[in-house]
Amino acid sequence: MQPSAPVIELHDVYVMQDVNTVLQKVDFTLEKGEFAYLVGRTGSGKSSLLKTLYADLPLGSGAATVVGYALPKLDNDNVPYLRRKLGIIFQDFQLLFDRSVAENLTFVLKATGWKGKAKIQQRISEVLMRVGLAGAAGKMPHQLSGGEQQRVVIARALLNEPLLLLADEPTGNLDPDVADSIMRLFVEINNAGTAVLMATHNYQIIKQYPKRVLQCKDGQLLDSARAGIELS
Ligand SMILES: Nc1ncnc2c1ncn2[C@@H]1O[C@H](COP(=O)(O)OP(=O)(O)OP(=O)(O)O)[C@@H](O)[C@H]1O
Repeated sequence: MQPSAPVIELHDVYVMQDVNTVLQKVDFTLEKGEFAYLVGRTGSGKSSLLKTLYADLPLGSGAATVVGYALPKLDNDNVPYLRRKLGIIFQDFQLLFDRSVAENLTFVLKATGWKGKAKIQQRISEVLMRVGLAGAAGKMPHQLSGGEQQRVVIARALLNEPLLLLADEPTGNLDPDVADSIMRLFVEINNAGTAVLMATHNYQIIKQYPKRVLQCKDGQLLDSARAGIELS
C-alpha cells in the first residue's frame, strides 16, 4: 500500500444482501487517519456496508480498495490479510466468555500468526494498557462491566496495529458516561493515526465530537464532506 493512499476507496459500489441491493452507487474515500461516522435509520444499510468493507459480504459491483486490498466479488484468499490490517468492533465479534481476557487476546494473536509466549504477553500488556485496563488480563469477561468488556473488544481490535478501525454501534448498550469514555478512547486512538469508521445512532456523541458524517438513506450514501446532512 502507498504510504499516502486512502484506507478506503469505493467507486460505484453496490452493497448487496443476497440478491437485494441495500446501497447503490456508493462513492467515498476515507483518508489515512480520518474519522467518519456512519449514520442512518435501522435497516438503512450501515452494517451491510461495514460487512462489505471487511469482506464478510461480497461486493455487488463496482471497485473497492480497503487498506490496500481490492475487495473481492467472490471469496478470495486475500481476506485473512485484509482482516489483519483492520480492527473490527462488531456485535458479531463478541468476547469468548469461557476464556480470560488474556486468553481472548492470545486466541486472536495466534490466529494471526504470532508466535512466542513472551512476545504475545508483551503485546497483550501493551494493548490492555492502551485501553486503560492494565490489570484485567487474568479476569473473565463476566467479571468486567459492560464498558470494560467493550474496552477489551477495542484492545483486541488493536492487536495487529490496524490502519483502520470499523466499529458498529460501539457505544450501543452503554450508559451515557461510559459511552462518552469509550468515545474518548476512539478519539485518542484516532489521534494516534488510526482511521475510524463508526456506525452509530448516538447523536449526542456526534454533537459532542463533531466529525465527517456518512448517512445511509434511501439506498444511497450521503456524505457531509460533499453536501450538508441534516441530522434529525
Ligand atoms: N443476513 C441478512 N440477510 C438478508 N438481508 C439482510 C441481512 N441482514 C440485513 N439484511 C437487510 O439488509 C438491509 C440493511 O440492513 P443493515 O443491517 O445493513 O442495516 P443497519 O442500518 O445496520 O440497521 P441497524 O441500525 O438496525 O443495525 C435491511 O433491509 C435488512 O433487512
